[in-house]
Amino acid sequence: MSLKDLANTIADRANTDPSESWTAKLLANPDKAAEKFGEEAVEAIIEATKGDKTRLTSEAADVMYHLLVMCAAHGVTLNDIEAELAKRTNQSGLAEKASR
Ligand SMILES: N=c1c2ncn([C@@H]3O[C@H](COP(=O)(O)OP(=O)(O)OP(=O)(O)O)[C@@H](O)[C@H]3O)c2ncn1[C@@H]1O[C@H](COP(=O)(O)O)[C@@H](O)[C@H]1O
Repeated sequence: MSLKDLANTIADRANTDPSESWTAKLLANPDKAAEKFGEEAVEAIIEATKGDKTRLTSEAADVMYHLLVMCAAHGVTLNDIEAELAKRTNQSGLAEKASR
């Protein structure tokens, strides 16, 4: 599934009963969405340090899903994130850090 399709599914769940959807449950509780994102990020870090590619892939998917849900809970869309990334296209990370 593409991130675009996932983001669209997440947006659709805003109109779903929280008892029928994990996404709807998190969208109704932005602090819980943030907490879950943090948990999944830590789980991904642990798998990265262990060097297990399969487990890291699974945790990375959890992280991306929960990041999009957390952002959606605050009205930030995948389009917003892509626009921010686009602004950075012509600037290297090292050059940006040096300019601060
Ligand atoms: N990609 C996901 C996705 N990734 C993870 N999760 C759920 O996130 C929850 C994570 O909670 P837990 O902490 O209990 O899970 P965990 O981290 O594996 O728990 P531990 O094993 O670490 O204790 C689980 O219920 C997972 O099923 C997801 N739930 C939904 N989606 C996508 O969202 C769509 C809509 O889902 P619903 O909103 O549930 O209809 C789905 O079709 C998927 O495309």
